[in-house]
Amino acid sequence: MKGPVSMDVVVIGAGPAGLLAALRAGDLGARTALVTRDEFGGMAAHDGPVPVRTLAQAARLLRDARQLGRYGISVTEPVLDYARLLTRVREVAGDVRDQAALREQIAAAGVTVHEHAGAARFVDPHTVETQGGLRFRAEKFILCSGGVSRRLPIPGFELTATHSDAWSLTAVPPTMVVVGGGATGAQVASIFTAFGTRVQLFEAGARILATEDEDVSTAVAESFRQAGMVVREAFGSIERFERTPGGVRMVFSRDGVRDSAEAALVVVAVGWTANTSALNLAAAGVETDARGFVRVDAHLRTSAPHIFAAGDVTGRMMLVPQALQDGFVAGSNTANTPMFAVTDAVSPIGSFTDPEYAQAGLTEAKARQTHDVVVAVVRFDSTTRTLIDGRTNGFCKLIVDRATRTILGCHVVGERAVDLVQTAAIAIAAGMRVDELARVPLSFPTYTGVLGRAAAIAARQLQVDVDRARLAELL
Ligand SMILES: Cc1cc2nc3c(=O)[nH]c(=O)nc-3n(C[C@H](O)[C@H](O)[C@H](O)COP(=O)(O)OP(=O)(O)OC[C@H]3O[C@@H](n4cnc5c(N)ncnc54)[C@H](O)[C@@H]3O)c2cc1C
Ligand SMILES: NC(=O)c1ccc[n+]([C@@H]2O[C@H](COP(=O)([O-])OP(=O)(O)OC[C@H]3O[C@@H](n4cnc5c(N)ncnc54)[C@H](O)[C@@H]3O)[C@@H](O)[C@H]2O)c1
Repeated sequence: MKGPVSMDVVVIGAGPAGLLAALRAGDLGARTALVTRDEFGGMAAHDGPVPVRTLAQAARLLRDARQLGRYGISVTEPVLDYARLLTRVREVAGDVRDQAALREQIAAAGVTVHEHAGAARFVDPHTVETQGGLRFRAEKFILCSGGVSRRLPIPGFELTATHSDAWSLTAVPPTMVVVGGGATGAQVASIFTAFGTRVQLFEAGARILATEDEDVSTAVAESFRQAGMVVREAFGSIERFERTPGGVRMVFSRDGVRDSAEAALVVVAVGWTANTSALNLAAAGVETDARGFVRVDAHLRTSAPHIFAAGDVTGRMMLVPQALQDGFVAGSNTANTPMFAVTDAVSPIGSFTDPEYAQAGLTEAKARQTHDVVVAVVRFDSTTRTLIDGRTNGFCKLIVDRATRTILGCHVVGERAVDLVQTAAIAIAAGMRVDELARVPLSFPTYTGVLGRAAAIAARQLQVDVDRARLAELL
């Protein structure tokens, strides 16, 4: 091990949070080192959204190819070559990495980047060393080590897989049990159903996608079932996993009744927990909360005043835009300037399942707890663009405060849901009234136009005279 390199700021982890944190600290003039176990980009680039969404794109292409006959185009039945798809996944991850403008900016800010450094761990509150033999002494640190898939203390758990194992499969498994109906589980289940796997999705709670609007959970579960997936909500609790000749059996029980499900592969996606096991946080005096995430205040300062944390490791909203924002805030706050606080800005969330789903703002149930609301719903089987594209499964729901006419929430299931919701998020962030949104002449025929139509319906319910509202409703 070499003697310690002296820095002002050391950032641990080069995912979105770490990249922004290092960039910001470097921009503010701190001698900054960015140290990461693996590659630049972190889980987001190599194991999360980028590769998973590439698989989702393949699933979408398969679906689109199967629809060609409806439009008079003859082709033979599409056949998936999974190995070639994985080559494409690696190609995309490489392209994203090569195009990453942040790498140049970080270099220009004078940050030294140590990739493949091995896991970093604290030796004392101001010193870290990495498995690769690097040693740093610094005034300040920013922890950006992300998260890991939560494990279940259940016999036979070692027989199960996580979404990451998709990258080492050589072929699409014939059958799959997915445990956990959150964002990750739903995405894995949806993608492999499209690839031809017979999938059973097991959710312990009353409904899949529990943080979405209830109508969204219902619609997505129904579409999954129509696609041939078995969706079991409130299925009970798992007793054990055991090996079978063809794969793995999951034994579970509900109300004292034992049952089991078998598959070639069992994928567990029951949540995300902080990746701190290698860091030796005790040596630095950094505390974690009851869920194991690094405890931070509004300035992203940990219990050790010279150490900050950003991104998934803090267990707040675990998404790329939030990780980037956290990184900016933590990087800024390492400088001795007035401290930035993290804010709860409106955060559009969505996923590339089939059908897609997305949300911005409050769910209907949450909005009703504190507001008198008007709700407008436009079904995708009643709008022009969705009819043209043959994408009639889904809806757009807009929730509006009756007194102020401001938009409280937007929930969408169906084609381009994730993109559609971005416009709603902008309207919510801008504090727009629903009649103002209804007056914007959105292009025709478009998916975002469906939002305009929902706004028009809500405006009419509020008895606001909006000419354009009437026009939009005609389409
Ligand atoms: C399957 C899946 C799909 C997702 N899809 C989306 C999506 O569509 N949109 C979205 O916004 N978000 C999505 N997310 C969430 C998103 O990926 C995370 O919120 C984001 O990556 C968090 O960024 P981060 O910088 O905090 O951590 P990460 O991206 O996890 O990066 C952490 C880095 O720290 C390194 N590290 C860990 N420990 C150490 C150590 N001891 N020493 C040195 N380095 C260390 C790791 O190797 C890694 O490089 C998805 C997540 C998953 C699992
Ligand atoms: N936007 C996206 O496309 C996307 C995709 C994947 C992940 N993510 C992010 O990553 C984070 C983690 O996602 P996730 O899906 O891993 O976790 P999650 O916490 O969102 O969902 C876990 C699900 O597993 C269920 N569960 C818990 N214990 C169970 C058990 N013993 N048996 C069966 N079900 C059980 C929970 O009720 C929940 O529905 C999310 O908060 C999200 O922000 C985002």
